[in-house]
Amino acid sequence: MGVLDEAFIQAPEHRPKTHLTNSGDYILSNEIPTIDLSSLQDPHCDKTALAAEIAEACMRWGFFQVINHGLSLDLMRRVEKTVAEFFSLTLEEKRRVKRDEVNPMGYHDGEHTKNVRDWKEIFDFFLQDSTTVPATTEPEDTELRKLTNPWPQNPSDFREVCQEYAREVEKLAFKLLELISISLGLPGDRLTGYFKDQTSFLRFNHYPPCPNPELALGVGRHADAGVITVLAQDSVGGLQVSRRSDGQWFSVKPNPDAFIINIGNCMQVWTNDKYWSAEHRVVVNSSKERFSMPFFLFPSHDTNIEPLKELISEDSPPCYKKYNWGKFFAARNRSDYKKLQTESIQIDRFKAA
Ligand SMILES: O=C(O)CCC(=O)C(=O)O
Ligand SMILES: [Fe+2]
Repeated sequence: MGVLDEAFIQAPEHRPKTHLTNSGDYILSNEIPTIDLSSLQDPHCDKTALAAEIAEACMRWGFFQVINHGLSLDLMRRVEKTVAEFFSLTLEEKRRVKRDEVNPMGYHDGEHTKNVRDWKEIFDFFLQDSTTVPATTEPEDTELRKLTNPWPQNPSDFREVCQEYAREVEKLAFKLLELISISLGLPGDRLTGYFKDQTSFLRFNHYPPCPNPELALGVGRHADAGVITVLAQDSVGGLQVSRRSDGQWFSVKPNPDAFIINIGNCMQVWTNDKYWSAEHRVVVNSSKERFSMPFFLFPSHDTNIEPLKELISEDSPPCYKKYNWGKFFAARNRSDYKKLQTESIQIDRFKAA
């Protein structure tokens, strides 16, 4: 990724106005709420106060950071180390575990968001090895496929450390799911049944320094498709979130010991637009590489996503039509893989008339 190829160049209206400078300065925002989860360590804690904070953050931003989340910081540093080692391998070696049109997991350096190439390379793996997904995007085709993760030989501890980390992030994701359910006035376990055969996956993002950070993005603007995302990042910064009230971009202050939680499209649909799945993007810079690790909590392939019955009424009719998660997932994977004719695949297409 030396010289900036045309494929990376964003349309003028999508170029970052406040990209990082060489000295690493950027506009910080403390507006995205930080929620302290330390009270969860007491098994008898009253979750309603935390749930109220979460409700406020999910309505206003669709984004918040959590601290004192219970994950070992030692484990986080170990996974960061092995991931950095993996990305420092030669391209030839990384491509031995490359993603293809059948299996979307593994290494990939050609991802597109809204048909513009992202300035990054990634490694993805499913939480469940193997994971069942539809074989094709055809709505009538019921054939399924079981996918397994391609693991690199090097670094030698990569698989073990990544899987240990994945199990811990998954636990945190389900604690947050419970708090979100409570925050909606629902039983804590209301949503867990949708994850029996979950299609969740973990992603490692590596954003190398970019010669023209004013023209490209590490990840173009998008909303995450799943239920929630649990993201760890290093101290470099670059994540920006679009504010629900006016669409303005805000930079998230990086904290390598915190997780950033954001609402995905499924949760926005389940809550009938009460909770917001915010667009976000990643700006790059010319001097520092950056790493981040999102965990995408995704339901089972056979889940039909529609507004939850408890949250609709005569005054609040459903804003979305039902759609099948597995088919949506398959279609999204194709659009990430290469340029398509259509701009992007978003939940807007399921908006009720
Ligand atoms: O790197 C980041 O901070 C965010 C990445 C992201 O939005 C994604 O991978 O969906
Ligand atoms: Fe994202």
